[in-house]
Amino acid sequence: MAIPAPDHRTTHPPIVAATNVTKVYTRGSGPGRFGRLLGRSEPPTVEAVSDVSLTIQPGEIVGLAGPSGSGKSTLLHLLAGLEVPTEGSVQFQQTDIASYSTRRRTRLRLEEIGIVFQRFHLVDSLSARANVALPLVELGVGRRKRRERATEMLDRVGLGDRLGHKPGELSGGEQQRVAIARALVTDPALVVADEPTGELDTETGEQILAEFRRVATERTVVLASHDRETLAIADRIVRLHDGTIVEQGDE
Ligand SMILES: Nc1ncnc2c1ncn2[C@@H]1O[C@H](COP(=O)(O)OP(=O)(O)OP(=O)(O)O)[C@@H](O)[C@H]1O
Repeated sequence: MAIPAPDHRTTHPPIVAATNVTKVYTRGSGPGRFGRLLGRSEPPTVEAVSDVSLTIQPGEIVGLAGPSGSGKSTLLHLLAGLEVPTEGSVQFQQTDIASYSTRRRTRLRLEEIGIVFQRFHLVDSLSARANVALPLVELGVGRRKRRERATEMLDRVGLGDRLGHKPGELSGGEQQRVAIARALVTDPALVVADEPTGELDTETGEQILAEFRRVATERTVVLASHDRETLAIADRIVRLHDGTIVEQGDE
């Protein structure tokens, strides 16, 4: 009789889990003059994510899909501890992120979670190497070790010959690779990426996806995207609409 392969989704505790998570944003601090004229007393609110529950196991690549405004970035930010939920909870390695102080949450994010933002978020005045080393500065790692580690990471993404270039002297794909190197420099357990190929041409996008596949052999990856090719690298697609999960399954 064939022995079934172990299912990593059920045999390990989740790396990150959202339980009945809702995130409400308030636009502006009050109704304003026109709002008052219209008889509004409360500032307008947007429920960006509504009652979402999602469990992510170590080693998975999960794709967040859905139209613009469906809540992908917000959910990604909640899973990465960049935002706290209005209702519900997010547990990272089985601890509720909201129970942490802001300082501890920042440290957790720096040590365990690598984030690749939609528009890279690189510091224009710093070299590629200094950008990659930034999380290590925040963690208090010494200068020599930082330089070594940042150089090693840039080598890994094929930018060993661009260490001293500033973001403005790099192509979009190269900037994205610097952002990936920065997200990986602390050796995080979880990497989240928002539209990692959004601004890239097809060929560069393919190189970046190959990089993510490599990244995912050692860690968990959650990526939000509109792009079918990008989502194709995921083991599982979670589809959002108006802040709720409308479909979850294997791709
Ligand atoms: N900081 C914020 N303040 C107020 N509203 C916000 C904020 N961030 C997001 N929203 C609103 O929440 C909803 C979900 O936005 P979100 O960015 O999560 O969607 P998305 O699926 O990532 O969209 P896109 O694919 O266009 O990036 C939208 O209606 C958006 O306008």
